[in-house]
Amino acid sequence: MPHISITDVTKAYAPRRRGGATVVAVDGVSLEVERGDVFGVIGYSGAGKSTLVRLINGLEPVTQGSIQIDGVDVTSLSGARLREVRQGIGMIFQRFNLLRSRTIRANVAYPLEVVGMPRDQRRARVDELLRFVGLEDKADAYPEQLSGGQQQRVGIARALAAEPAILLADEATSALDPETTDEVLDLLARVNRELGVTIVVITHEMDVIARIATKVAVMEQGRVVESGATYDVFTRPQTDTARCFVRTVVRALPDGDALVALREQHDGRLFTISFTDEGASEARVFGALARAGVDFHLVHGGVDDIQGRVYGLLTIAVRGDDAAVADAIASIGSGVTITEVTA
Ligand SMILES: Nc1ncnc2c1ncn2[C@@H]1O[C@H](COP(=O)(O)OP(=O)(O)OP(=O)(O)O)[C@@H](O)[C@H]1O
Repeated sequence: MPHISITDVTKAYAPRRRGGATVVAVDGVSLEVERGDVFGVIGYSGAGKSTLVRLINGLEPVTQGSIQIDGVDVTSLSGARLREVRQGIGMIFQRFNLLRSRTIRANVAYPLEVVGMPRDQRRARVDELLRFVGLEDKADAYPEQLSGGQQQRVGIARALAAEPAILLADEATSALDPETTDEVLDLLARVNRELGVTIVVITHEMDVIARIATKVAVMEQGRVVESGATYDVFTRPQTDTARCFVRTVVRALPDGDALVALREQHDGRLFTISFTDEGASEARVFGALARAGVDFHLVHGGVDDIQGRVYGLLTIAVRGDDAAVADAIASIGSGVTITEVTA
């Protein structure tokens, strides 16, 4: 059974003023998140990501469709039953949302106070959480004395206080610089690996997906336009939106000015070679070209690491007889896609 099952969910907001248009923030979305997944949802601003999060944790009712958590339809729950389900879902935010007037310890303790955990037990649990996120020495500090990355680690400790099985991270690293982003993503990966927490990561940054998410859904105008294993979406994006996001991380395809410059610098034909770890490597491509007596050199691109797996996108300039080039390409075999750059 999926951990989170979203079936044909729509969320429409009534017009803000009379005569205004209804906003369909989430439009017929279906997704399945398995237990232990780190599931990424990516989209531009306004795509409906935050709304989807609010629907998953029951902060807002759906207009249509159903959301099941562990097989329980949460869209039909209210009162104590809904609160119980929500306790099993932790949440972290872009702006951390810590209470400024409380110490770090008191921030992490807050959700435990709310559920009435006795003081001694609370203290032990908070110590354990602060150790887990590596901030035991900051227990008595106040949020403003901490860096952004440290504050988000406090946010994670607080979100884990009630031992949730699910953690929702809404743009959790968007306010952080690249180095602290890494620190927070590493911590989230540990939360998933060591505590077995299912994580849903909402982001507009594809490198966050590449680093942490095992699966990804691409949202656009309230709809999921593409979803699958992160590696597959990176190596074989099917929609323009996914391709645009992929390009922000895999900057290996020359376009625009870069392509004009390449054409000026190299006579001969340009080919793009893409290869995954499921097939041949660049060495086989280069070997085949050399054996066919084709003169070639690498002019653009590189090899990326997506979820610890190799993905290469290389552009080569080739000079030689068309038949020899065709023969060389034909001899390379599967696992490599070679496309002539014609633009
Ligand atoms: N409470 C609301 N009332 C009316 N419209 C809303 C409400 N909440 C969201 N919307 C609209 O729904 C659409 C999706 O918004 P949402 O915040 O879910 O997108 P998002 O992908 O999370 O983008 P961002 O990262 O900018 O928040 C937007 O057009 C937004 O204006």
